[in-house]
Amino acid sequence: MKIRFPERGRSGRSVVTIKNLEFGYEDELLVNRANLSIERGEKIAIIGPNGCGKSTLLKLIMGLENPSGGEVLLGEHNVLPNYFEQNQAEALDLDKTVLQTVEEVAEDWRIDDIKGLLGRCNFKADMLDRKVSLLSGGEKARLAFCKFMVKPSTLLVLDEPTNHLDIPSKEMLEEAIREYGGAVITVSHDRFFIKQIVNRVVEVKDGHLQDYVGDYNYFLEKNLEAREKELEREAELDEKAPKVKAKSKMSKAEKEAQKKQKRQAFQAAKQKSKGQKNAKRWN
Ligand SMILES: Nc1ncnc2c1ncn2[C@@H]1O[C@H](COP(=O)(O)OP(=O)(O)OP(=O)(O)O)[C@@H](O)[C@H]1O
Repeated sequence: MKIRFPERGRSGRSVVTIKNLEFGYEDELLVNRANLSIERGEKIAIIGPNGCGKSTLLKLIMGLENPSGGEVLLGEHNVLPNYFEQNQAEALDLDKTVLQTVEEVAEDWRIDDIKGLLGRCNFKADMLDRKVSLLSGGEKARLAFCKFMVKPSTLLVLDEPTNHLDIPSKEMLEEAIREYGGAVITVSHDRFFIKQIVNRVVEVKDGHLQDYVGDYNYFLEKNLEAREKELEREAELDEKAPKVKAKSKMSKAEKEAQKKQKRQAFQAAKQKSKGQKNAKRWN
């Protein structure tokens, strides 16, 4: 059974327009005269360091925070957002059962398909009539995710959707997003997830929105700092990964030499990219 996000027709081409947007909590300016236009079919990752304002930007798009300057406009024709908040599970009605929770949002779903979706998310038949109040934290998170999956929309706004999901559910989400014809805006720390689904990356940096019209690899190609961090992350993961003796026949010296080679290759790429940048500057 293939799970798809139900689409309610097609939105117009223009989905979200952000114009000279300004917003901050207390003294801290999180968004500083930011501009961005999002069109139907675009799948965008919003990335940036912790606390830079990614979730806040989603709230501004959803009209849950009011800008102190500028504006966020949803397109005029048939833009129907479906928003997955980080604390979605906390908003579930504790008195409903598992099945009722999903059923009440799913407009065009047959009951067997709803049960199929719940089954894919690990809710066995004997859990369908269980009250939400009796579910564990993880179960509530998965149920909130199912509720989100069935709601009709033409725009998905996702805040860390893969948190608490197991691998099969993540794969189901990735596939459903790939098949979705509307626009998708997601905040996620899950690099693998982002790599699978996005065709545009927007980096929140010092309150501005830096736009990369390409997938995550394109973003890494263009952004030296991000590429450097990615290499560091990969190196850290390599270090943490359990060492399999039979495979690791390299001596310590050989490993050091390999690391040095990687560093040199990276420095060479950095120089090349600087050269290209400067060449552009002189043109
Ligand atoms: N309701 C609020 N009142 C005051 N400050 C807030 C509020 N919500 C968020 N903040 C602060 O605003 C900043 C940006 O928060 P936000 O959640 O948008 O960041 P983020 O980029 O999504 O972070 P993370 O990657 O850690 O989830 C943080 O410093 C946060 O503490």
